Amino acid sequence: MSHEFSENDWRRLIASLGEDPDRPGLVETPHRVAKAWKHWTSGYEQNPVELLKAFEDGAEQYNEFIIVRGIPVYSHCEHHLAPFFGKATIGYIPNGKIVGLSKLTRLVDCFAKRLQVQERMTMQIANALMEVLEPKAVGVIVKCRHLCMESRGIRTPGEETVTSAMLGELQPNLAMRTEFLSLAKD
Ligand SMILES: Nc1nc2c(ncn2[C@@H]2O[C@H](COP(=O)(O)OP(=O)(O)OP(=O)(O)O)[C@@H](O)[C@H]2O)c(=O)[nH]1
Ligand SMILES: [Zn+2]
Repeated sequence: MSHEFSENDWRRLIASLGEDPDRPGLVETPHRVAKAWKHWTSGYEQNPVELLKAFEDGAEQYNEFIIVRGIPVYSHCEHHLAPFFGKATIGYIPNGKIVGLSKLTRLVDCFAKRLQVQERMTMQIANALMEVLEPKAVGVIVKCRHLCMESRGIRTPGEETVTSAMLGELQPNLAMRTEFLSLAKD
């Protein structure tokens, strides 16, 4: 199924705003916007399980947190199609299987490039890691600014929404949670 908006759909949208879609500045806009939305929703075409490509850890068996901080998040909220953006931190304690570090960033992007709510995106990232790596623990923290809240509606510029998912041993183990939160701190 194609979920690509055609150029004509965007042309109609521009006209419905009272604009002239044929004026020079707007003539190429439907084409550009169709291309941009294809990019912003490209996550639907990615399979998180395939992109993670786990491999066996060597004989040394790393047994502590692997944490990547500052992973960029660019998504759109499913309520208003408005951007929300910020950073994610991912940490996991492996159980024999690890992934290339760049794959964590790719995983975030795969779920961010869909219509989302921040809570679901956070859980999807954590669940995918649990499923593929079967690690001892997974922690995900996402901090985002939502333009639907900042530029309209409640209008709260600069407000940050923080969500987290703690799976595996992170759930019952308070000491492990404290360690993760301290390593995750910017
Ligand atoms: N839980 C959650 N809510 C979100 C997210 N992004 C946007 N929202 C909220 O989605 C809600 C939609 O509320 P509605 O009352 O249906 O729509 P609305 O009249 O445009 O709401 P206002 O934004 O309050 O003007 C708003 O409260 C938004 O702040 C998100 O990622 N997670
Ligand atoms: Zn919104």
